[in-house]
Amino acid sequence: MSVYVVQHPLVKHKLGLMRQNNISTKDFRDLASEVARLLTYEATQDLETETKTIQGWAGPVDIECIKGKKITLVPILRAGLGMLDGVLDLIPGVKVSVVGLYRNEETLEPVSYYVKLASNIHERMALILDPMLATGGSLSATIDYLKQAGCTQIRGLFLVAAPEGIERIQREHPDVDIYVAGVDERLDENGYILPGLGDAGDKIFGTK
Ligand SMILES: O=P(O)(O)OC[C@H]1O[C@H](OP(=O)(O)OP(=O)(O)O)[C@H](O)[C@@H]1O
Ligand SMILES: O=c1cc[nH]c(=O)[nH]1
Ligand SMILES: [Mg+2]
Repeated sequence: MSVYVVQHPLVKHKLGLMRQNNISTKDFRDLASEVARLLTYEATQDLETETKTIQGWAGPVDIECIKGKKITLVPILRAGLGMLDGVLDLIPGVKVSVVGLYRNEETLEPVSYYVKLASNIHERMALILDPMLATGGSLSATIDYLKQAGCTQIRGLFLVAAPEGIERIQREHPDVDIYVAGVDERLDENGYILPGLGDAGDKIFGTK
């Protein structure tokens, strides 16, 4: 498993802005989308291309096109929806699968309430979207669903991850790669990432 901590100054700057206490719902949403877009750029840089010849303004020209790689995005509901638009900006034609999970606040175990995966998932690369990788329980459960359905190529895109969650995924799913804007210090006693972003779902949806 590889963990790519994106080092681009724009990513660092935008993630820093997201940490501001009392940030507005609009600003948090906008920044989540923008960072998701930049993570997508990193997470897709090894997609294969093929050469095609088209008619250009001065005659035939060879161009490089993405080589028919099938992708499905997998936002983990709810908070993962806050990254979806940003990712779709760059790869608009892809199928979207959704996995609905929430964390039980006492046990921190994920509770599943909805799963709808794209067809032919065994042919697709899955890009899981979630702003937060905390204990890793939600991500691990999502990867289990994808693998049970036959998916073999899985990557995860996160705004912030805790070392505890990364270690869990390295242990349970060593074949899955992680792209993250920042790896923070640790989890607090309630399973929240420190310094983190707080409750990302509440900030994206404007709930409390
Ligand atoms: O790594 P974990 O310990 O599993 O925690 C991370 C999960 O917690 C948050 O979702 P939450 O349960 O708050 O649901 P929501 O998106 O509906 O707010 C977050 O968006 C992740 O899905
Ligand atoms: O820090 C955290 C941990 C889980 N879920 C969140 O939204 N934030
Ligand atoms: Mg939440």
